[in-house]
Amino acid sequence: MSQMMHIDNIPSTPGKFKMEKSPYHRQRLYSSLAKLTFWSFVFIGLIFMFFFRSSSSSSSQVPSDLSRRSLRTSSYGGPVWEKRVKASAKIRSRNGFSVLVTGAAGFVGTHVSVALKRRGDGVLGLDNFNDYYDPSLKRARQALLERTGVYIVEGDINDVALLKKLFDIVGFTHVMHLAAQAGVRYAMENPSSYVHSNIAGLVTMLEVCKSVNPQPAIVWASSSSVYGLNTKVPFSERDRTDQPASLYAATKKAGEEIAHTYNHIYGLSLTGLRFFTVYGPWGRPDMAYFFFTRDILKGKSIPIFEAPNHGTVARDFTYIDDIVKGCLAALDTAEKSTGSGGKKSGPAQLRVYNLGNTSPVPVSDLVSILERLLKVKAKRLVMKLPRNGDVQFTHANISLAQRELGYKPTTDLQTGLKKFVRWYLSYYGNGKKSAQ
Ligand SMILES: O=C(O)[C@H]1O[C@H](OP(=O)(O)OP(=O)(O)OC[C@H]2O[C@@H](n3ccc(=O)[nH]c3=O)[C@H](O)[C@@H]2O)[C@H](O)[C@@H](O)[C@@H]1O
Repeated sequence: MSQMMHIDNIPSTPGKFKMEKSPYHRQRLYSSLAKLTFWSFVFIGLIFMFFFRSSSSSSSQVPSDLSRRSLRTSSYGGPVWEKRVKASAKIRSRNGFSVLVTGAAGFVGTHVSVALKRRGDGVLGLDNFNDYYDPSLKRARQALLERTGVYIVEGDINDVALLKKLFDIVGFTHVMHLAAQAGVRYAMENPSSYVHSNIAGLVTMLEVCKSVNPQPAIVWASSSSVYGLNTKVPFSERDRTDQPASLYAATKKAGEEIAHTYNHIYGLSLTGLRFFTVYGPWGRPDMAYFFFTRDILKGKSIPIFEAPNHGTVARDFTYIDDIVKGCLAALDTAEKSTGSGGKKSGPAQLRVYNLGNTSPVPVSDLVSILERLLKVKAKRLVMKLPRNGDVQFTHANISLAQRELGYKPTTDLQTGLKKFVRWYLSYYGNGKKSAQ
């Protein structure tokens, strides 16, 4: 072999290599051919296995590297299941919508689903019930939705076959896409979960939406975090959003660019909503107001971040009911998508709105309000804002949403937290059962 590889034996023109025909060489040739055939089979076999595995996993399974955030594979189908899907998505009011709400067992998803259902729209939920935070809270929200007549299909937004099946059964007029990997700080612990849900999942959803007929209009959750290191306040939709401070923010910003592409090529009507630190009853236990409440009640110390030189860290906390009104207004004003069969027939609507409260509150004030409402003094542990994605402040300019959606937040932090605390105490009991 080494002889054959000698520089003199390399043909000048490929394919014109003349072999010697001695018996010795013939024998070597046969054994080489046998080896080549054997290894070719092994190689082809490996390729086949790879494709088989990746094609079966792309439709219904999820990557195994999503540590700490276990996902179930979905099981669906059958006439009983289809009947439930249809019943849930059935429109009950004149000119009502049929809306697929992804992330329906999530905080915003639950509230939006209830509001849509109550006004007579058909609503079908989709959620993968991952364990990023206590799944029993998601199950409790699911039970609440069931009582309202909303069925949640258990599955992942990356499951193309499931999404197609849902669109086969129901001609959704709208998709409220809220399924995402949320949380700013967790992005350093589990970056791939953000790529999986906020990038791959969004693309999968848009791929399916662009190919169904008629295409739905899509409203989806972006984030105030896209403003990143922007220092111009209040944040306006026209401000730069190219300096994200966390991978989470980067995936949401990427989502906005992806939305532009699908709008441009396929005529999908797309509206991104930049939510500003949404809080309220049935909220997310990974958010500060929620775990501060839990830890104040437990007598545990709470870390309060401050910026360099004792600078204030503040958020434009926005109450859930105001956000729900913004979401419904976005759906109501969404124009139809213009494409069919994967081609657009004209320009389609592409929008981005800030949904904030317009009044940033320092985190230390948030804690003072909680202390008053809980009647417990917090053990404050003031510490430097860690460099793990948090920005120092957020502040929304909402004039665009006000003008075009009629969006007008009406709940201040004090009032909203009062409602949250009332819910928290009734849900977890006063310290007896507590959030994880
Ligand atoms: O508005 C948004 O776009 C984002 O709002 C929240 O992100 P964040 O504002 O960071 O909300 P929290 O994690 O609840 O933090 C609220 C405030 O408390 C501060 N904080 C947080 C944690 C902590 O231990 N101590 C502390 O002082 C944070 O720096 C921040 O100023 C959500 O978690 C994101 O999913 C959402 O996209």
